Amino acid sequence: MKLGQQDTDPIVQAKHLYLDYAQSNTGSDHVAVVKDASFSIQRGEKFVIIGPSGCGKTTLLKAIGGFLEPLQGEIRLKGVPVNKPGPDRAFVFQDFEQLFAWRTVLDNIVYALQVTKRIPKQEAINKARSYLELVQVAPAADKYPYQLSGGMKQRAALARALALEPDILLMDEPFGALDAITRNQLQLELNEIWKRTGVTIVLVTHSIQEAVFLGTHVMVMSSSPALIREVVDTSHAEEFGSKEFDDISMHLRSQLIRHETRSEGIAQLSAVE
Ligand SMILES: Nc1ncnc2c1ncn2[C@@H]1O[C@H](COP(=O)(O)OP(=O)(O)OP(=O)(O)O)[C@@H](O)[C@H]1O
Repeated sequence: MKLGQQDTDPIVQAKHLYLDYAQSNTGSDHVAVVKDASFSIQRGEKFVIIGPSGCGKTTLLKAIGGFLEPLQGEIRLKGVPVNKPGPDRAFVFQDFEQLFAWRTVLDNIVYALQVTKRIPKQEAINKARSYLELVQVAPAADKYPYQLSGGMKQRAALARALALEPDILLMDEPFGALDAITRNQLQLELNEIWKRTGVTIVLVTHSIQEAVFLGTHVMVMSSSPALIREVVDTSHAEEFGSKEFDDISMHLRSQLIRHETRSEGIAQLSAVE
């Protein structure tokens, strides 16, 4: 923690953030993606980002991860400007092929620990095994990724990310490619893991239900170039089917529809359940 930084200070703070990509194949040099975004994330939150397809959710996650330099504004992590990736942030993606195919599940985690944390091999093995237990994939420790189901691959990727004991877990539609039953199971388990570890989670999803179920806060973005519409406190709406859950889900849906019908049209909403 930076000198002077308090536990109560936001772990992530974005101020007047503009994100873009250089475009070599169009008339203009840059394509604006995120515009004037200011928000903060407290330690231990599950901060969920929703918005229409292509609005810039992944881009924002990449910027928090330090993979994309802001055009203007800044992101601070524990009070320090983010300008490169670091072991304090770990990613889990939607893609099932995140693990090294030529290493076993255990070796994937041990390797990540040795490279990023430089800890002795036996210590890395012990740590890897404890996180495989936590995400309930320990029996697959000696298997190769091609021998696993999609759900097991996501569990293994989650175990690898958690084993790094990051300050923030950045999750980009981590359950988006799973069948409904496995997805629900992993949502429940992620909540349990979060309660046990207290890790701060920043998660992108297309699903309003998933956002309300998992999030303590949900940030709604508009279409590209994305503006932040609202950050909603969803911490009291964990239970599927409760009045709070339904009210917040309806509110989020109406926020997305209201703004998208005004600008880009309803077509993009097909991406938001
Ligand atoms: N490397 C890149 N170079 C140029 N443009 C990019 C690049 N990556 C993304 N974009 C553009 O930036 C915009 C935002 O993309 P991004 O992937 O952040 O959106 P998203 O909200 O995560 O989308 P989805 O919900 O469909 O996953 C899109 O218009 C996309 O085409």
